[in-house]
Amino acid sequence: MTTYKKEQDASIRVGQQMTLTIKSLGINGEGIGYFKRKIVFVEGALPGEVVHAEVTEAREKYATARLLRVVEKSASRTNPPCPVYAECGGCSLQHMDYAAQLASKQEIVIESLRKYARLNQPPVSPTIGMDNPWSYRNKAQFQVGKENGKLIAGLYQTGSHQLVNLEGCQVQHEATTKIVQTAKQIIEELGIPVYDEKKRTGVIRTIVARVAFATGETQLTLVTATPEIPRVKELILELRTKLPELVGIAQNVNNQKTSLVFGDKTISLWGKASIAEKLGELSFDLSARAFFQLNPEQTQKLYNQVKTAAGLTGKELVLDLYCGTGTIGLWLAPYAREVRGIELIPEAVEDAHRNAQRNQASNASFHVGRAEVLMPKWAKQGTRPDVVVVDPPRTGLDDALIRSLLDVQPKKIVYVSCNPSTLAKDVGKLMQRYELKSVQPVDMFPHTAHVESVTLLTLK
Ligand SMILES: C[S@@+](CC[C@H](N)C(=O)[O-])C[C@H]1O[C@@H](n2cnc3c(N)ncnc32)[C@H](O)[C@@H]1O
Repeated sequence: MTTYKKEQDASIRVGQQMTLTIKSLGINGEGIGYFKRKIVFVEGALPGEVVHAEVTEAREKYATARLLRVVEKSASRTNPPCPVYAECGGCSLQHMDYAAQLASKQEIVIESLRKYARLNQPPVSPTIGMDNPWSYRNKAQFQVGKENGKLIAGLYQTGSHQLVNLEGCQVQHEATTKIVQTAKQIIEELGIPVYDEKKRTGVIRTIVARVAFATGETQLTLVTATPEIPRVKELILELRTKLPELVGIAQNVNNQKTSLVFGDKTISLWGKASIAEKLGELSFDLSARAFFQLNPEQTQKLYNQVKTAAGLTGKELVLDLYCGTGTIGLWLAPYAREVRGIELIPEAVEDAHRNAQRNQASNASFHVGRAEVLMPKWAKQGTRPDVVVVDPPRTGLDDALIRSLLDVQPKKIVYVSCNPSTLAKDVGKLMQRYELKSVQPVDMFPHTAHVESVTLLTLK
């Protein structure tokens, strides 16, 4: 009894060193241990390890600690292949072997459902991974800056504005790396000024390279702070000579003080304004700013899981809520009577219309609006969907939408989630009328802590 009280009262202070046993992986990829009942997050520590760590932040409910030394090493610990892994904020799990990453992602989903949906044994399948979990990203979006007078391009360190120069990146498709490195070199050689965030001077802000996996077409977009680029003709000529694989070069102007990459205005500097991409049977034209899933191989697996969960016979009305550019709806359209998508961003809906036309999906329509407003409105007008697919942002479903789903009662809800915590909370609420049938995690971003999953709920 005395020991218990002592432990409850114990506080943790910044600078304190401690030895911890790591129990699991947190939602951001950190190891989770407990010190006198308080949860301690240790970046770089793996489940099963005993580590020595120093507290860097002490809050009422949790603490964070810096890994000082691994005392007992996990069998899953591996050498990260990336030379700047420790500094770069792109990946957070390269120190864990891939099979263990997949198992941990499944475990994170199970734990979330246990905690928030109060399910003892949630039906979560093993995570669907990649045979080759490298070179999977079709787009590189690298900020440009200066370091010791030299032009650098890369990603920011986690939680800071310190740019890490990336000469290569193992998760990027090689074509995007070549474009970024070559563009970087040409910009430097031509002396085109780099944008300085603090002084708000200079020109080049971001280099964006994208490759269409199905056709091999590539696109370069230079985001600039000014409408003019000095020596632009030489720039285009050099880019075309050194990167003959490019089908288009675009400029996007962003003169705002913002963390958003793109501004409103995009100009074609040379070649085609878009690249042709395919996903399964579907074709897409991707303009410089058009949204497209970053890992095409896993996207197909994800969408096939949605299709399997929806179990369509050709007679159903399917709602695709939070539809983005309509890709899930279009994936399902050949197997449904009708598909209707709802999306907040008008440009995405325009893309969805174009995508529907391009793929002759005459039974698919897309609508601008808030899912939690439009779905109840349609329900009042008599719309009765058979299957509702939801793919919300990390914040999960709006309460008004959950109420509407419980009221309209589609036979099936297929929930595509990128956040196991909000998924589990929403599932908990939907279980008033729905039964949780299956949860299938799909690894969309190997070596990062992201966990995507497809959940099937059926009406009780
Ligand atoms: C995870 S993305 C969905 C992507 C899409 N389903 C796909 O597979 O490409 C979430 C989308 O929800 C949209 N969104 C956010 N809040 C919304 C709301 N209240 N109603 C409708 N769409 C919303 C965002 O603009 C974003 O496009």
